[in-house]
Amino acid sequence: MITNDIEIRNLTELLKKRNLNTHKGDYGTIGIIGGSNGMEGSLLLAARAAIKIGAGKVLVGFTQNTTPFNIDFMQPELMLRTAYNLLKVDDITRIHTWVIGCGMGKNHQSINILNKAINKINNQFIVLDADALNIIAQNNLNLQESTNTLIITPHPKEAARLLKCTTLEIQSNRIQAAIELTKKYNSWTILKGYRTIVCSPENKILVSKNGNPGLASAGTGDVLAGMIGSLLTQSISIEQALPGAVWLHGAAAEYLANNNNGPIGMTASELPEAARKIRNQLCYN
Ligand SMILES: NC(=O)C1=CN([C@@H]2O[C@H](COP(=O)(O)OP(=O)(O)OC[C@H]3O[C@@H](n4cnc5c(N)ncnc54)[C@H](O)[C@@H]3O)[C@@H](O)[C@H]2O)[C@@H](O)CC1
Ligand SMILES: Nc1ncnc2c1ncn2[C@@H]1O[C@H](COP(=O)(O)OP(=O)(O)O)[C@@H](O)[C@H]1O
Repeated sequence: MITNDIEIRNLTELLKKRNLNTHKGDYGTIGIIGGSNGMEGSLLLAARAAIKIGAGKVLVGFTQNTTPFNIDFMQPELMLRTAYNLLKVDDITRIHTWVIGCGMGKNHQSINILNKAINKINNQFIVLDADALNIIAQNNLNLQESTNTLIITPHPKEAARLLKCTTLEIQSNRIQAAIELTKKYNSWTILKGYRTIVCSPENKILVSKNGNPGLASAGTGDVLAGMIGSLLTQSISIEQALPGAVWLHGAAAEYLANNNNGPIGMTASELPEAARKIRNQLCYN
């Protein structure tokens, strides 16, 4: 099996300057679903990352009956709805890319929302993360028939749930695990953890060489999910958007550590601004 490292010099689509005559519609609309009761933060982390990495518009859908708050005062650009609202016709047709699962919960309502999303969204990108993956594993949901381009982003324990094996078995052959997940779910796979793997449907394998243990803290995966969706919705090709998000995420962690904000005590909330700095430096310096 040939594997290659993720290297920024190969990700030229991320490094382009913006046209001067442009508008927010050129940078896509993303819908992010999750944030059940008590895990609202998870959804906000993904959504804030998506806007800071350059998405045109970000709609946020809580898996709750009503929105727990109507505005994110730290990021008032975000448009907060319930997941049910986002999946109604008015919103669903204007969203190009979806991220589903961050803090979504696994109760009856969350399962119902995931089923609705999978069945109603057509011919779009859907990033499935965290509890969306746990629901899929628990309920043996079959994604083979989906008209969407699916991207699954398990950490090793979620991968083990999906493949019905142990975390140790996943970790003992990560590349094989990524290939099996890709086949089982007819998806792209990002198998997270030290040396994250990106596996394409043709089993082309890319391995991350950056990042640091500062990323081993709550919510950093939510930030990655938001970044992946954000690059996809900006019309960066999937071949570049997935390794691009993984690279930027790792580079942001390195930037924070180099500036004495980690690795110890680094927080997920700090990553999007660091990633934004890095992308702009690469594009404009
Ligand atoms: N602020 C929030 O509201 C947060 C909510 N979160 C949500 O909480 C829910 C539960 O997710 P969790 O991931 O915490 O719980 P899980 O039980 O799915 O996974 C956590 C466990 O997975 C194993 N694991 C993870 N990465 C590993 C690695 N690289 N190598 C070996 N073992 C590894 C470890 O045993 C770890 O304790 C998800 O919906 C998630 O989105 C989390 O994202 C954290 C932040
Ligand atoms: N030691 C490490 N080195 C590099 N990356 C790491 C390390 N530990 C964690 N990460 C990265 O941090 C993120 C953690 O995601 P995840 O486990 O889903 O966290 P959460 O569910 O809390 O958001 C992943 O992108 C993973 O690859």
